[in-house]
Amino acid sequence: MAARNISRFWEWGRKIICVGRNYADHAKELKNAIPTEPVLFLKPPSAYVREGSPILVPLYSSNLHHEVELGVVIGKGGTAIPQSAAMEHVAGYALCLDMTARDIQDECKSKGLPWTLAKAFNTSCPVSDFIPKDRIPDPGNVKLWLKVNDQLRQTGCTSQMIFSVPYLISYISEFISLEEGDLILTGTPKGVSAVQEHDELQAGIEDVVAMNFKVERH
Ligand SMILES: CC(=O)CC(=O)C(=O)O
Ligand SMILES: [Mg+2]
Repeated sequence: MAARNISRFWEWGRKIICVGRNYADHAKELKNAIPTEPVLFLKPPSAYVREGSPILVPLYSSNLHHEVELGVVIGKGGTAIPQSAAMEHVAGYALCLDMTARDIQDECKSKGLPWTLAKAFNTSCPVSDFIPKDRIPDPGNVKLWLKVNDQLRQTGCTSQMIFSVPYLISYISEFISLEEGDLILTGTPKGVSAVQEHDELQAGIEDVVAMNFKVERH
């Protein structure tokens, strides 16, 4: 059997672990409390979508939001990884969108229900090409941006994150063992907003990667 290539991690069927409210400015814009511990949720591998295929608005949502995020690709699995060793488990990075059906999320929040249908639907995780680890020497200083139809909506730097990449790897792996090919979405900065059918999303990491996606309805 041919060896699997980590640079196509989205084909491996591994888990996507998402961190929410990791930027104080975004927590504030949605009137959420600033967390004292990471807020975690999951997306299935069927959430992945790559450039060339559209982001699909779920039939049940009329308020689909973009969230641009740094993704961390795990290269070596582990459980209860100490912070001091966390970066040894990173193979590289990807630029990611955590597409969110905000109306459904609000409804789930008000009923105390899980966010699954708001966060984990097909095409809810657009990803860029794999970014090898050496292209991002410091994951704590990565500048992210996102435009909708050429209008800048989100900018942020991972230096604003409440919980750093090594802290998140250590924290998550205490409860959920990490495996090679897993992806961690590290949360979004402020500026999230609604997208409509036919919109064009452009997003990037300054000097490293850029990607484009079209929004369509089912
Ligand atoms: C409120 C959220 O949707 C949390 C989230 O995903 C984030 O990135 O923050
Ligand atoms: Mg998010």
